[in-house]
Amino acid sequence: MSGLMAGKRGLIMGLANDKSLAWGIAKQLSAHGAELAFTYQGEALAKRVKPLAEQLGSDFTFPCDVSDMDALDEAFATLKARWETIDFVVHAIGFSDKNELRGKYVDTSLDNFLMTMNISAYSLVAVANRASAMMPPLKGDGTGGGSILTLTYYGAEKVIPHYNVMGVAKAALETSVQYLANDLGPANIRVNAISAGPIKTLAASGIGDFRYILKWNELNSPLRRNVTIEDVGGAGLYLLSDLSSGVTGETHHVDAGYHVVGMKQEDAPDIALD
Ligand SMILES: NC(=O)c1ccc[n+]([C@@H]2O[C@H](COP(=O)([O-])OP(=O)(O)OC[C@H]3O[C@@H](n4cnc5c(N)ncnc54)[C@H](O)[C@@H]3O)[C@@H](O)[C@H]2O)c1
Repeated sequence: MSGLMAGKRGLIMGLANDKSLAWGIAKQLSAHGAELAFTYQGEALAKRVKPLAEQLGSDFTFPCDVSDMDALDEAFATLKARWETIDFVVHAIGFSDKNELRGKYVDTSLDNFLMTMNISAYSLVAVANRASAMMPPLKGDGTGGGSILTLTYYGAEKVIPHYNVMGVAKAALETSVQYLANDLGPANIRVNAISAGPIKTLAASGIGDFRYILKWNELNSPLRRNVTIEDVGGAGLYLLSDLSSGVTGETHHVDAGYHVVGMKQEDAPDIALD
């Protein structure tokens, strides 16, 4: 493997298990020489996250619930106590009440709308605010700055059955990427999103008829397959490394090309909900 990320340190937020998109990205970063810290949402996840971090040579794990601003401050204080600076952050976090990830968007409750927007969209702003303060200042020779990456989904752009309020939150997240990129650009801090195709993870299992979405994408995407966390990891490595030094404010699709297709493929069979 290359030393593309050698000498770079960063924080991975949103690792739940070895199916997580964050795991696909973390593996690639580590293989290319990055040093990683990990947050986990609560103590229940610590027992899954710590052994995974160890596999990548990291003993630097600590809790962070992004809906709690004090917890976020504490997490970044923990990070800063050990590392003076960081070069990148991965924000792979989203949440909504699964009772509202089925049925109709028109039935969304105010409480769940606000919670979903808070955890799935605002948290990127809160993370970018604290992470950017820890990134090295831009120097005359062009060094300094950093890279921030979040994860989004096509349901922000087009209606996907059952994605509902999560689609609205992802639209806010993608627009936040643009505003954050503009605010932080003068400090050479880049902010980008990967719009990943559907992948079976813990979070995805909350979405109604997710198996149908998976099957539809497999049959109708240009590559005629679903993407893997390794596909997402490769794109994450690019966006977090200097290979993408001129790229910011971008939502980059890693979806086997699904977003360019306008209708069912001729060779795709009719499929039924099961
Ligand atoms: N799986 C897919 O099909 C898919 C597709 C496109 C985008 N995404 C996005 O990828 C990101 C990662 O999800 P995933 O699919 O890997 O599932 P996952 O369940 O492995 O990860 C979701 C993570 O969000 C964390 N989280 C939720 N609420 C939190 C809170 N209040 N504080 C801190 N952390 C919190 C969970 O602990 C978990 O680690 C999400 O933003 C998701 O919307 C997923």
